Amino acid sequence: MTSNTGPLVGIAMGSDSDWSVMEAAAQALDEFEVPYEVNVLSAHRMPREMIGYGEQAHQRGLKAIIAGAGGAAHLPGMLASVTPLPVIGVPVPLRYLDGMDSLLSIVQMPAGVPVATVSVAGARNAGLLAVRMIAAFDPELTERMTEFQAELNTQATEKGRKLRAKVAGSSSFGFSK
Ligand SMILES: Nc1c(C(=O)O)ncn1[C@@H]1O[C@H](COP(=O)(O)O)[C@@H](O)[C@H]1O
Repeated sequence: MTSNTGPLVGIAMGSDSDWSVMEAAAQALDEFEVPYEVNVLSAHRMPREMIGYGEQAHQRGLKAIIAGAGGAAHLPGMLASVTPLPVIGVPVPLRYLDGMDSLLSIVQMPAGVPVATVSVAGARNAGLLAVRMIAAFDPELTERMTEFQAELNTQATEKGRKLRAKVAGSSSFGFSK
């Protein structure tokens, strides 16, 4: 999709225990052949390394950062504070509080330091959003995203057709039986 062979998206997470959620972001990027890198970077446990990563990310050619963390999820916001790149935050649900702690830690950023927060465990959408960000400057990738959206439409239309057939054997469109 691009002549740049280095990673365009950095996927960062507070711990390797977040990978089961975060790998959906990597899968989305794989589907669009967008090169990425994966790192464990904790604002709490390795703050100096995290700051260094954030400060240098754009100089290394990254175009966006996806950052996932659970609990007191400060990683996405702290990365956003030191990088000029767009940061997409993924609230990772832990054993307690159903991810509400992660969500609220990530989403309520002070003005001036944006983090585009996806839903709890919404790593796939984070990956797709990163693809769209890069596609904004890549017509070929834009075309692939358009095809992907058309396929979603086809799938949803087919779901409706099957449901109508199951409920009433009707082929009419809409809510009527
Ligand atoms: N929220 C953060 C940060 C941070 O925001 O800097 N660093 C680690 N963590 C989170 O701690 C949880 C438990 O981590 P462990 O499984 O390593 O104990 C993970 O969900 C991680 O994202």
